[in-house]
Amino acid sequence: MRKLPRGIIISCQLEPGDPVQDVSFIVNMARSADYAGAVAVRTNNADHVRAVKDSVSIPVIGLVKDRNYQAFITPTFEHARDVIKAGADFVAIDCTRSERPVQLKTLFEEIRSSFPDVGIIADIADEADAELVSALRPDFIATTLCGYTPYTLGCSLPNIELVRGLSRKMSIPIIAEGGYTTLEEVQNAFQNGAYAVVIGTAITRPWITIKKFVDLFYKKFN
Ligand SMILES: CC(=O)N[C@H](C=O)[C@@H](O)[C@H](O)[C@H](O)COP(=O)(O)O
Repeated sequence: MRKLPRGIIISCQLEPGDPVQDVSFIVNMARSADYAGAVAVRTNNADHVRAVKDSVSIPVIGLVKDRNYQAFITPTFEHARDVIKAGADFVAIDCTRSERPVQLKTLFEEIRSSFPDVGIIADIADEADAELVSALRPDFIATTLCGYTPYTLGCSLPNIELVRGLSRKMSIPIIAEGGYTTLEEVQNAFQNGAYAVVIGTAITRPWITIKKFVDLFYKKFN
């Protein structure tokens, strides 16, 4: 298995439409993750991967989101190559049953033959996705896309049942990802077999956290 210790992974990504849009935010979040003892940082686009890689000592998981495709996380070899050349130690790939431009088998083979030292994280949405991709032996399977495919839309997050089912069935380590916001949920994921847990929005999109407090005020005291 490519090196990724057990623990907490922080996803630091800028989302279109968010009030924060500068790379220094991503870098400072990644530094904070490293300082606090997180085991890896997950970030998108080559320029952010490069900036984060230059600033932290922990592994970087790179991806590219391309909404031209239904399978939108690192859908082609070119996307993967860009983040790997920028310094990604792992690349996250959309391994759902959504429509894709290149067959998964081909994509895995291309990445493995060009970059044998780079780990592959299979982002899946349900157990059927995980079973299908397990034949390609990804280094990790992450529950990232549960709730984001037509066949998992509306599924409540975090999906700890999915983590539990996968951890029992699969010999590949499972990364719990998607919708983790409380210590209790993270603890629950580890207790149910997660190898690592990714936390993004709850930490790295502060306007969403702030809005919860603001909404409470307007709802109850105004
Ligand atoms: C679905 C999708 O595009 N997920 C992305 C994957 O890289 C990120 O936007 C998420 O922030 C990440 O998965 C962590 O999840 P959460 O932000 O819920 O803690």
